[in-house]
Amino acid sequence: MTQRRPMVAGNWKMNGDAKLAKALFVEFNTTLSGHSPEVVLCPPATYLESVKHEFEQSALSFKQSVIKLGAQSVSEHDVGAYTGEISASMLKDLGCQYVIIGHSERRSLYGETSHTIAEKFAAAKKQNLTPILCIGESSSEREANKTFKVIGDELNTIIERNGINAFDNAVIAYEPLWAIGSGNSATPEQAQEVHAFIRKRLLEVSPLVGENIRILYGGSVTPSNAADLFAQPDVDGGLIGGVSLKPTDFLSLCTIAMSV
Ligand SMILES: O=C[C@H](O)COP(=O)(O)O
Repeated sequence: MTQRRPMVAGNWKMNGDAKLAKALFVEFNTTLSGHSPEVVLCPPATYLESVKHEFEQSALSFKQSVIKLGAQSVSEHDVGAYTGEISASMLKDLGCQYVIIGHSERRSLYGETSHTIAEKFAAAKKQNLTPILCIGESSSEREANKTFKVIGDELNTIIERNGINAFDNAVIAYEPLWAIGSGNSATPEQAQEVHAFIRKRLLEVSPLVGENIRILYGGSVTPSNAADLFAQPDVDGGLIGGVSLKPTDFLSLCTIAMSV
């Protein structure tokens, strides 16, 4: 069986500042060892440079292979009159290697549709940015037993637009909407059930992609519940919101990801 390297990605959302970037790297320098998950930091676009600066100043000799920079969103367009938008090539210029796509807050608050998300996925791939594709069901969809239908449809939209090979090296984050920022995480069993479904769906189309793709869990992950979630066979780490703003706790999650 493939050994997938665990990943812990921190999505600051519209929080944090340059001081947080500094505090995180103080913690990384003292805590992270060569035995580490892949860590992706996704600050607001205005702090990408600050994080990059701290990263470059860091004493971590293995930092190049461990800590990566990610953005929270990207334009589906390459260039042009799109006020307020940031293109994939601009993110590349800033040193990003990852970009979160399809976060439920982008879908619900900013009207991003499945079609837009598939186009953003394409734009990221075109610039060799690795998409972290967020998918997940609402509480009403779960109650109506539509979880697998919603997840399946979200995957299909990407596959139809981009082909299965676009998932090569991509990352998927399963984030049930009801668990995000609620303090009410999915149980390890609920997470595993959906992660296994996602992997099976991809395995059916491409065994290689299905076996290798990392599927993160996101939604109220804390140092108290992470071990049980990350220990599930199809959970390859986490996409972390609130706790990514707390350096000590975030680093605990990185340690837990390697110890399960
Ligand atoms: O992108 C991160 C997720 O939305 C999870 O956020 P949370 O850890 O604050 O629940």
